[in-house]
Amino acid sequence: MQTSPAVEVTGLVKRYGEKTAVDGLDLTVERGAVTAVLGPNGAGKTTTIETCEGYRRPDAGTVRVLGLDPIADARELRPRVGVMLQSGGVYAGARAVEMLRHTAKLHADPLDVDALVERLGLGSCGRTAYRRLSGGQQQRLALAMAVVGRPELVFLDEPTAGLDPQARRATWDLVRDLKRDGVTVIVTTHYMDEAEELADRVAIIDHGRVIASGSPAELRGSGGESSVHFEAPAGLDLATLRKLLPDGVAAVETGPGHYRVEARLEPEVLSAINEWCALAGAAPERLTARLRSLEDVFLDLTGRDLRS
Ligand SMILES: Nc1ncnc2c1ncn2[C@@H]1O[C@H](COP(=O)(O)OP(=O)(O)OP(=O)(O)O)[C@@H](O)[C@H]1O
Repeated sequence: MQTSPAVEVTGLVKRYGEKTAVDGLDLTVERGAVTAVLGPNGAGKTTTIETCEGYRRPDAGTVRVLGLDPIADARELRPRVGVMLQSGGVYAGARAVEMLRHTAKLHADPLDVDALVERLGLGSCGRTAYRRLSGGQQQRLALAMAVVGRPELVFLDEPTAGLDPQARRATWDLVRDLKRDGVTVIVTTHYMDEAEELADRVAIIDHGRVIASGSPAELRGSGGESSVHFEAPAGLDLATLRKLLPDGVAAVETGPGHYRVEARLEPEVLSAINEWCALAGAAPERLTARLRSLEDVFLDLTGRDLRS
């Protein structure tokens, strides 16, 4: 049993009426690692995670969590899996720290509640009702509830959305400690820096399927591939720039007047950019060389259009 993956999803399909939210998704999450699930709004991340948590029944496909079925084996899984929902999933009238103490008592070997309260900055919220906590406090409490039972596997759905930088760092530290203790962590996030910081593995979901997966370094491409970014008048002719650049070097306008050339900043690249801008009577501004980031990979794979 211990050798089965933490999560194994095969051919998962989930529909809401006419809408297919998850469309034949395959995902394997190994034990003991932090896996970040990334994807644009509406890609199907939350639906996938909630199916793994046993909150949603698949329309097709199979889901195994710690080798078990999240719905049929829910009773066995509950003490072994920690869940932090986007919506909190906490009774609104309950007092914050009392609720955490109560949850801790339901587990055989819980974390020290006072230490957890201290480290997540929840000390001032002791007797405050959940609904009166700030959004960030509610989130930190939900995180504490997810981990207090020392689970083997933790699902965190956008754990740092809207948090201030201090709380964000505290959350990251906690995730690192969980990993150090051998806990498997699956985290959805819209923050690419968070994925870069925390994740051993990344799965990018779009239109209900995993479209890329690997370590952040694998996804960025080997060899520290870099790109050159600069600003110039909007709408210049990219075909001309591509002719001036060394063969096969791609160039795109990432936003009006913002250009990216997929190459290292070498003399022939710089002179091509200068010559191209000069043809338009301009000079490149704010020109910088950047290592390709996970965000570049994400945008290349999922496109730059806003999702409805
Ligand atoms: N309960 C529901 N009823 C109907 N449609 C739903 C429901 N939940 C999600 N959807 C739809 O299913 C699709 C996938 O939603 P899901 O919440 O899984 O995406 P997500 O990747 O988590 O998005 P976000 O990043 O915005 O949280 C979306 O089009 C969404 O509108």
